[in-house]
Amino acid sequence: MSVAAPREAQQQALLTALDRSMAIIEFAPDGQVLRANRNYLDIFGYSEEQILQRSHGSFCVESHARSEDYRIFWDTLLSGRFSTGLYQRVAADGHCVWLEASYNPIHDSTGALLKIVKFASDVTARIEHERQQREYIQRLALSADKASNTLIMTDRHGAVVYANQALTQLFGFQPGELLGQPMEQVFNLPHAGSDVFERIHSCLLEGRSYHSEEMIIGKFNQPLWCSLSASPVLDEQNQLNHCIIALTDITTSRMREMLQHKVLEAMAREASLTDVMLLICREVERIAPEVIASILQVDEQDCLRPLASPSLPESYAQALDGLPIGPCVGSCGTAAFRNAPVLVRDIATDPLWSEYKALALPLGLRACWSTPIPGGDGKAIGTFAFYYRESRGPDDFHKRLVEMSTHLCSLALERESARLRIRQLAFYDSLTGLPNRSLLLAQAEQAIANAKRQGENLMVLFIDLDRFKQVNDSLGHPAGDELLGIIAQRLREQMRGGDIVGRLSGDEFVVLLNPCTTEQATNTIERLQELLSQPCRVAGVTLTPSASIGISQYPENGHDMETLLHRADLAMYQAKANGRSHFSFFSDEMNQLAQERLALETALREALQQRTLTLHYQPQINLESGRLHGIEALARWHHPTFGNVSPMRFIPLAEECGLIGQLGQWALEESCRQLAAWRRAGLDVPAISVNLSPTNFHNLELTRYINDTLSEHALAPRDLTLEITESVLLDTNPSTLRTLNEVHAQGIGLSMDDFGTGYSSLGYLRRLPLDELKLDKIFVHDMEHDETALALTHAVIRIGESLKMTVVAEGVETQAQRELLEQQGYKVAQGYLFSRPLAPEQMEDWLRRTVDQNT
Ligand SMILES: Nc1nc2c(ncn2[C@@H]2O[C@H](COP(=O)(O)O[C@H]3[C@@H](O)[C@H](n4cnc5c(=O)[nH]c(N)nc54)O[C@@H]3COP(=O)(O)O)[C@@H](O)[C@H]2O)c(=O)[nH]1
Repeated sequence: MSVAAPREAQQQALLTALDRSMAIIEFAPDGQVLRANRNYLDIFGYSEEQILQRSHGSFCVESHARSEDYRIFWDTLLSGRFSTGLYQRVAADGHCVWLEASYNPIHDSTGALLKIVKFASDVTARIEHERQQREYIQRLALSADKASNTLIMTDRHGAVVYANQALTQLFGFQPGELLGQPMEQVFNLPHAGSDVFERIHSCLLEGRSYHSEEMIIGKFNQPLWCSLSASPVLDEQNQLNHCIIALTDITTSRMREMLQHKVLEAMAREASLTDVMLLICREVERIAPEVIASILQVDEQDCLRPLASPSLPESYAQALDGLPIGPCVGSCGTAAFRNAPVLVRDIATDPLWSEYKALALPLGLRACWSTPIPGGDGKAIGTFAFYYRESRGPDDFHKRLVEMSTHLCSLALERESARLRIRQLAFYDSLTGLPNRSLLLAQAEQAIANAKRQGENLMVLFIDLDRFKQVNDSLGHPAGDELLGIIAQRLREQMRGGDIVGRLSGDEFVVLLNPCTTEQATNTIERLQELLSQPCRVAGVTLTPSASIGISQYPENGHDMETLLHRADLAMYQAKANGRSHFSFFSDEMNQLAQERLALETALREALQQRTLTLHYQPQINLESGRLHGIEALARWHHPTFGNVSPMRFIPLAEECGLIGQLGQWALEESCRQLAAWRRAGLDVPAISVNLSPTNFHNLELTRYINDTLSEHALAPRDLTLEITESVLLDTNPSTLRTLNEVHAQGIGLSMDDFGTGYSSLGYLRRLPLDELKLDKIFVHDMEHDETALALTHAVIRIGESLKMTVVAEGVETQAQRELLEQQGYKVAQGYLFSRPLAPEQMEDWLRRTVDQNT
């Protein structure tokens, strides 16, 4: 069409174009159809003739055509006003047709209404589609509203068409409030970047789902961590139609992830309490930047002790340190006191803060919400506080954060106190509270390292209480414990700054004098011994304790604590050997002796295991008849390296290293076996004497063991005599007397060896079930030249006679001694005069010779 075309031609062309693209129908003012174009006829399924007979109302839904609305609608048109909109009409076959249409009244030049021309587009398909979508959404809503998951649906442009109840509740919206809103206006995703919605949209347009975890700020600015999953709903043409977004609240798990994992991990790698608490505060402030976190501990005196508040100045924590909790001590002191959370919205005016607001306000702190941290017994062991810069209280998010944080704080504080308890148990002696061996060694090693750097001397004192065992045995173990407590306290009192004191075990204490010269050590030790030997009341009895002290010196005697301790121990033995309340410095000779002793101990152990000890036998002679009274078995040890080791040496050694029980049993077994063998060989041996140590009588099984041994060798109890020494009287073990009585009751002889040398009181002779006394050889040795010795030997035989005991004179070496003894009335004697102790075969020869002589 040329620009210059006449106006009528242009109009005609426009009408033709409209005619082609739109459905057009014309109505007379009374509604009668005047004309309809092809499009209209096609939409409604009428022929031209059919449609010309119809009126406007016949295209309408019948009820509508008869309605007031319809009348008004038509009257509006008749009044010349134009109408446009979405209209529902009925086609020839009765199906519903939706038209987007405009009704245009046409007037003539006089203004009279000529006709009404309607231009329409068939939107039935679209309306139907929209209806279906609505139905779909309604169906979805029916189930989605019941779902606990939060769901929201948008149209293809991102406007909300549906949000379920869970979603509106979670984010604080009213039902329906979100409909039609663009997503980006509904939700604020502060950490996601400004283009997040574009990214979601373009993903959906490509038909893909979008997943992420986002912090979403709800209607009331409350932050929530959500797992966001947006899925596209496509139409038949695979075009984006809707989008369904599922949001899952993962705030708790995310907090756990951010906070709990990190904190537990720190605890697992043994981070200090302060570091753990700092970590909690820092993480909490990272998660909720609007808060300032602070953790205080409540100590055993119910005072506040700052643990962590990384965003507050050090001076703030210092000002709170040591503040007693109470009913009006800010938020934290009050929360700990009440054992309940305390919220102060306005620090400036709240009476709880009246005394402390001057600390907080200059720092811009306006509000403070403090929650008690519960201990295992429910009591507050600390407080966890949020400070705010504005007057406010916690939101739901903060509450969750605090719940998790206080739990973690509890865990950390409990772990710390468990750690301290374990440390106490592991490193401190529970009876005295002194460091135990482990801690003592560790502290001492540190002191040695320092002394090395400084070029200083140290002294290690090994302190052993004298006769402590007797306190335990006579007054009972609680009394012994009490005495140890007193000694520990006295040692503590005596210590200077760098000194270390600890308890090794039993009645053994160690003091490390740090630093210390030999002269200082001597003074200190003398003072210490004086202090330790002060009388004290224990279990209602006044005791005068004393201690033997061995000393070793750093660096002369060793460069590590184990060596120094060992050497101080050796020196202590030396001190003990010198008598009660002595001290002794370690020397190289001592070390030499100790080495030898250790080697000997090992060899003795082996000898007992391999049964390489032997017994020699010495006859006891009846002086009247010259016949054999009995035989004493004496242990002998020949070692390939050490040669012949005297029983005077290896018997005490066996005592010290706990081998005496084994040795005693072996001697019993072997002597019974030998006696039986001699008897089987026709040799008349009336009885055998075996030496036992007091310790052997601690064994409650001893009587049974002896009986079994005797039975095994077909011997009678009277065939055996057990020789004990007077030291048995010093043995306070309750089993000793009991076993002695049992043995005696069996008919086994008991002989008191070395009589006259030891215990001063003879009263015990009545108490002990003795059959025999053995006059010690020292008296026999001296009786020829020493009147006193002679008087004593005389006295001993009288005692024996009066108590109806056999008295055996030991160590008779000369005929003169024998005669003197006989004159005094001694009936039995033993000594080199008759025979030295002999090996079994030699003893056998001796026995045979003697029998021959006597027959
Ligand atoms: N618990 C055990 N103690 C035992 C055992 N075997 C021995 N011993 C005790 O060891 C001490 C030393 O014994 P030993 O060196 O054997 O000395 C004995 C005799 O050899 C010695 N003796 C004997 N006659 C004379 C003598 O005329 N002159 C002299 N100078 N010495 C002599 O005397 C010791 C006798 O011992 P005892 O009668 O027991 O006193 C010693 O105390 C033994 O008891 C054992 O197996 N277990």
